Amino acid sequence: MAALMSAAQVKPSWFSAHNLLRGPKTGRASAVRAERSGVNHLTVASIRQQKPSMQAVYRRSVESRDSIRMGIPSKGRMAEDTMNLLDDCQLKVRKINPRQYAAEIPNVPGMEVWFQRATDVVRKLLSGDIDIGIVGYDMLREIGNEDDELVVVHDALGFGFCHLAIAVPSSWEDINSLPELLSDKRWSKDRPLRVVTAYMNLAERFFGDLGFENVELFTADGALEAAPAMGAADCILDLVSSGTTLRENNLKQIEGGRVLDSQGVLVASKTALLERPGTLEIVHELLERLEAHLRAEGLFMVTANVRGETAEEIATRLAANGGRLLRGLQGPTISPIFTAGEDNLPSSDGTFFAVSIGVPKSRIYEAVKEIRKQGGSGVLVFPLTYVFDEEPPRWNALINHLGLDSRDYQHLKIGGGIR
Ligand SMILES: Nc1ncnc2c1ncn2[C@@H]1O[C@H](COP(=O)(O)OP(=O)(O)OP(=O)(O)O)[C@@H](O)[C@H]1O
Ligand SMILES: O=P(O)(O)OC[C@H]1O[C@H](OP(=O)(O)OP(=O)(O)O)[C@H](O)[C@@H]1O
Ligand SMILES: [Mg+2]
Repeated sequence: MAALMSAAQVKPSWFSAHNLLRGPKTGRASAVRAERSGVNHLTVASIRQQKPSMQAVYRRSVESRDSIRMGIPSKGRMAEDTMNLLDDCQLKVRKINPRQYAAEIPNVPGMEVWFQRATDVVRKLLSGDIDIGIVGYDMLREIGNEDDELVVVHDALGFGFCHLAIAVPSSWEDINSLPELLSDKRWSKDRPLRVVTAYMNLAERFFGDLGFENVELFTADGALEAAPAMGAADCILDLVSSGTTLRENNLKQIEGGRVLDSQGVLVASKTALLERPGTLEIVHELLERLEAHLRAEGLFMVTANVRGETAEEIATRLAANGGRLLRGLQGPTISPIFTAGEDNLPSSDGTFFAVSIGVPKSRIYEAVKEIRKQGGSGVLVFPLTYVFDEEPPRWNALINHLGLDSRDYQHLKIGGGIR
């Protein structure tokens, strides 16, 4: 306790301390217990160290409202990308008033959209105030803290890429890996490694899993990168994307110090999925649109006229020379080209065929060159809006996770619900 008190006292007010040596679980539990019993003798540090996920979350009964609610980030870097993604899926959010927190998606009747801070999206999923949410995976893991009420429906929405990593001063030339950091002789019970982070739950798990005890965690709300230079911490655990902020603050990442990879995810409340009529159906539609859009986003549609003897002969030739690249989704679509004959009626002389293939955007020029080599001409390249395939694998995974079978979903209609 003495270590905790002194650490908290010497730090600026935006720090709070959490020493793993004390046994974090005991500390937190006693703080929560004390709060419930109305005992008010806790130190500032121990009150601050309570994490939202540990605070009593009042879960509302699912019967208390009819509408389905989705929470999306109201501000910060996830907000615009979320709106753009929904837009791209023809799920434009209509805000009646820019200052209002509630909105709707006209294409999804029966669902309200609520603008929330990223942390609150997770908290409100846990409390039952919203049913579906879009948030960074980092936030989901930190605030959700592995609560099985939170079900990840789509784990790769393709924006908000970043990772949570340990960063140490660049001047520490001998420390370039996690083992080197942890085995440094400087750290002891009396002088633990001081790590500042906004991700206390994830930090606790990370160091706990490593069995590393000579560590003291501090939390702060922003500008963590300044803490080592100020002497307030030895290293930081924070989000990294381009790495610019670290570089500009003379910090570096170390091998093995990458704690979590993150991007935007679609999450739903398990209770809502199973009990709130219509939720599963809406999630299915969102998932289908997202999957179809995200698949299409990586592809161009290519059509070309290719000379050949038969459709089969062209297919064999393309497969032999273009391999996977010219195979398309399931295989190329090849059809005869009909031109106007002498009698002005369409006829095929069997020499030209139209080939249509979905090609990864990154390899488009390679594909065009190969098609040309195979006698292709008139190569047209189109953007793709959606690729709807069979039931998305993520849907099947969700149904399995919920312990349902596909028939349960077939019978689900808004207003029906799963019983
Ligand atoms: N540098 C970054 N690059 C890419 N994605 C990031 C980056 N920083 C954060 N994110 C992602 O965006 C989410 C929201 O972060 P953002 O900084 O926009 O808001 P916030 O930190 O929650 O709010 P604020 O900092 O304004 O209080 C994070 O949870 C993470 O998933
Ligand atoms: O690797 P980079 O591309 O430089 O990005 C990393 C920075 O981005 C985030 O901060 P943010 O800009 O969200 O500011 P905040 O600390 O106020 O949230 C994060 O906390 C880092 O400081
Ligand atoms: Mg931020």
